[in-house]
Amino acid sequence: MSQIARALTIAGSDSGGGAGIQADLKTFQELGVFGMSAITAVTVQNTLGVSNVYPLPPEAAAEQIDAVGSDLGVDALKTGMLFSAEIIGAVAAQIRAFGWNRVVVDPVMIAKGGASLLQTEAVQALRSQLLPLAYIVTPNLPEAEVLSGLSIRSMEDRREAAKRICAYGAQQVVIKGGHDAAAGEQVVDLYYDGATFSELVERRIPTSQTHGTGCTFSAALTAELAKGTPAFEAVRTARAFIQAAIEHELGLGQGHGPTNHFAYRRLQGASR
Ligand SMILES: Nc1ncnc2c1ncn2[C@@H]1O[C@H](COP(=O)(O)OP(=O)(O)O)[C@@H](O)[C@H]1O
Ligand SMILES: Cc1ncc(COP(=O)(O)O)c(N)n1
Repeated sequence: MSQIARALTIAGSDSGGGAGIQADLKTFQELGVFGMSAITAVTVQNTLGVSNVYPLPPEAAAEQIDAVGSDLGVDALKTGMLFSAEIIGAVAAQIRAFGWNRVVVDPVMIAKGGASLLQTEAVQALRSQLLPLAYIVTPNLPEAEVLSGLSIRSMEDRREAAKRICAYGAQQVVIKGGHDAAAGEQVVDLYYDGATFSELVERRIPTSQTHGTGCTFSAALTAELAKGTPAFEAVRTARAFIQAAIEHELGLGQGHGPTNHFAYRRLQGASR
């Protein structure tokens, strides 16, 4: 029997189930991958926002990663909310110790409602300790500005930001375009593999039900990498997964509702 692909998420818990660890595990499951988790922080959260954050001690993250890495094994992993420089240091040390290289870094900084999920003083640790370990890093536009130190107004700026982020050691980058209000009816994600740029253009879905889009996208990417899918093909599958999840919104909650993690697989099934 061939072994099932295994993916690990190192991230924060979202009690509302739309982002964080919960979104990641749902996405892994939908893509047929065995999901595991190391929780860095517990957020008290629903579609209206984050009302509290309880970070766990850095050793808790390190021990969870060690427990799964030394027993079950990990084919690919993603990082999401890491909260502090100390947690980033502990996570980076484990990734290095295990020698994992299919590493997706989603540099989560601020929740859609404005709550901070990464302390300001931790940005430098993210840049210097985690980017060099990243196979693919997936910032949204504000995160790309913080990581690159550039103000991004045009696609040319975005390309320059991608180059700078790779100069910090990330092998590939996807700068996501969800926050680009000027893009009109389209949403454009920019992929850079260290040499060549590709633009992934999709229809912008007019909705406020986008809680957890970034988490879901990076989890789908991680699931595909765990299966051994080549990087750009994995990015395209992740893009299709999140497009379906946004398009078939569930209408839950009173604020920024979660995306529909079931949609992609149901559509795949229907087209067979
Ligand atoms: N309204 C939308 N319609 C279609 N795709 C979207 C929309 N908003 C975000 N996306 C896609 O969802 C993914 C996450 O994007 P983004 O919202 O920029 O990141 P984050 O959730 O990290 O802030 C990207 O692939 C982006 O293109
Ligand atoms: C625990 C946790 N992690 C990440 C996010 C970011 O969510 P988004 O994917 O919408 O940027 C979140 N709101 N909560």
